[in-house]
Amino acid sequence: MKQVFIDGSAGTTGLRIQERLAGRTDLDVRTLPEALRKDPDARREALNAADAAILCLPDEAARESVSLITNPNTVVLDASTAHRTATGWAYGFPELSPEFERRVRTGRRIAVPGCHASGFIALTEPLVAAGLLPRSARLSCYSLTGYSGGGRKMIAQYESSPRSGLLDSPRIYALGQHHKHLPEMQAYSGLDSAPVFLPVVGDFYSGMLVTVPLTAQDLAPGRSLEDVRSAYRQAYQGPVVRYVEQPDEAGFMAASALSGYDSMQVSVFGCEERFVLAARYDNLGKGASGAAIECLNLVLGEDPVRGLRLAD
Ligand SMILES: NC(=O)C1=CN([C@@H]2O[C@H](COP(=O)(O)OP(=O)(O)OC[C@H]3O[C@@H](n4cnc5c(N)ncnc54)[C@H](OP(=O)(O)O)[C@@H]3O)[C@@H](O)[C@H]2O)C=CC1
Ligand SMILES: CC(=O)N[C@@H](CCC(=O)OP(=O)(O)O)C(=O)O
Repeated sequence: MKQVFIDGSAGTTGLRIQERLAGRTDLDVRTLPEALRKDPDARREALNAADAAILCLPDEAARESVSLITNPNTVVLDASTAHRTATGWAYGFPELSPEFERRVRTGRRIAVPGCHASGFIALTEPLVAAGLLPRSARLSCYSLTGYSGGGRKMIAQYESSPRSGLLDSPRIYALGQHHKHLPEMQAYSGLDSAPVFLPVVGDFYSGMLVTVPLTAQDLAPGRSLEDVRSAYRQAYQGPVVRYVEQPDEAGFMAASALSGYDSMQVSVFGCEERFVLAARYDNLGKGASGAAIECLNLVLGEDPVRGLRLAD
């Protein structure tokens, strides 16, 4: 039986991973008790005893965990941003190409992609790879997220009572254009530059809707909206990431529609001249914990969707 240690098991991502792994008879899932969960010696021991360690920690603590590992057989799956563009780390988005999947399956260090970046990369990488979108394209990205995306602190802020009335309305952030996801957005989309990125946090627990607006002029010469649709149709056939023709709710799209699921829907709206690429999922599903479990399954040679909760 494979031993899996969740470092940061008391946090938002860690708890969701524990929930998904509960009942897995092929795994011995280990966590540390409250009194020891931040103790470096206890973490060192647990990390080195594990066949796979899932890090659900802030970036600095994730770096520390990696530095504590001396066992060459411990596979690390890091849900933080710390190693997403680091040399020697696989980027855990297997749907992007067979090569991405191979690197996860055979990797010892896997950076699990998260949140906003996953949607932007899912939308742009296949278009750049197919030559539909020039590498030089200058894009914008708008991304709606539930407040659990900000972890325990933001959850406490939104769920406290009394709370500021300003939390009732959606809030844009990362206004300085230095969001921590920009390096991976550029690196894995294949674009020469990062997008103008506008994340928006709203008063709902979880869910994510990442959109990239495009005009016909943004595409490579001779390419059309139908080419975009057929690239997605080919790239995303499920079971986790699926191209969906009309996922909207009578002209509206709710960012929370896939809350609680590990799937991602990719779609395109608009007309030949102006259109919008859209990726909808759960920031805690394909945006974090679901992605980590998919990678863990691949590393262990299991069915990649084992234990995931997928939408129809
Ligand atoms: N929430 C989301 O939607 C997503 C999160 N992620 C990433 O996953 C990681 C975890 O995020 P999330 O679960 O939301 O964050 P949380 O703040 O909810 O959880 C982090 C956990 O790590 C613990 N922790 C902090 N420092 C240490 C340490 N030195 N040793 C051991 N444990 C420590 C925290 O304990 P305490 O609270 O007591 O400090 C907390 O329990 C982050 O890097 C985040 O960016 C990625 C994608 C999406
Ligand atoms: C609402 C909110 O604050 N969201 C966080 C999401 C961060 C996160 O979890 O990102 P990683 O995938 O890189 O770890 C943010 O935008 O910074």
